Amino acid sequence: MLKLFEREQLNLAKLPAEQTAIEVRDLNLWFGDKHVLHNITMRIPRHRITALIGQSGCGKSTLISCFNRMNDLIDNSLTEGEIIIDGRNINHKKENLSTLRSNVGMVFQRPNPFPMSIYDNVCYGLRLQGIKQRRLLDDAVEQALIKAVLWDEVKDRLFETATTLSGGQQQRLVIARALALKPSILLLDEPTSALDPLTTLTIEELMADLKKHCTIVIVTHNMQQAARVSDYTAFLHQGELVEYSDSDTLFTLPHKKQTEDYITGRYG
Ligand SMILES: Nc1ncnc2c1ncn2[C@@H]1O[C@H](COP(=O)(O)OP(=O)(O)OP(=O)(O)O)[C@@H](O)[C@H]1O
Repeated sequence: MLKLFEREQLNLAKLPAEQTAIEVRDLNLWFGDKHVLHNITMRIPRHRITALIGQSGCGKSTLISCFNRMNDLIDNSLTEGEIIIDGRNINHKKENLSTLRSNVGMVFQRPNPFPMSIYDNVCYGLRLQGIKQRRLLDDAVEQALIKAVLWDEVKDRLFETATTLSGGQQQRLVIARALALKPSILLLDEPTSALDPLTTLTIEELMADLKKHCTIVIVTHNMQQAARVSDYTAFLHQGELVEYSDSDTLFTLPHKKQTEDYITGRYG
């Protein structure tokens, strides 16, 4: 029922600025001579989950990494076009990248806790921001772990090393580490592909809950997962945005043949 309501309300092409978390305008990206993203234009709605799907190598990870300028870390990358977040073009050369990356958190395929305690992992970014008061850090750690649905499992072992946690707990810890910075956008690049099915379900339930706090963009190879968790889905093929709509439509009544071929497993 809620999805029908959303579909009626949110016209992705004409999404008003106040409902848009990320507006991508004519985005092109090259790695050396290789033109990887072609004229991507899209609006990603606020407080929703948007999935990026497509064949291996089509540019999903590259696109999601544009949203917090992670591709800047790759020597030969060149980006053209605009990405508007909070009214600013984050591709501007004067963008403050550490502020951007606090506001647009990122979680990768393999959980990557730092080799330190659970507590220190969660408040790592806050300490980098200069926050030292124990009471503030304690509160932030507790709130972030509650949001990541990990608090009950770790509240009695906050000072144990994070690497003693299970894979699913580590992934929720990494999500808590991003949440501690109160991001408005959370990027998840195949966050469950290294996890077993039950743990995957825990993370999917968590995503649905996190929409209350932030906008989520997820890259996934798993179409069942995209259909289950995402409100909107973008299908990419060879660096082009082929189709982008609410997930119910994309997975049941795709408009483009290429999309239909992909979701029915005819290629990829
Ligand atoms: N650092 C790099 N240097 C050169 N080419 C790269 C680099 N990173 C990615 N590419 C190329 O860019 C294209 C898009 O890669 P990307 O990782 O974004 O695809 P993807 O859709 O996320 O793939 P997968 O599903 O396999 O993770 C691929 O052809 C890839 O080989």
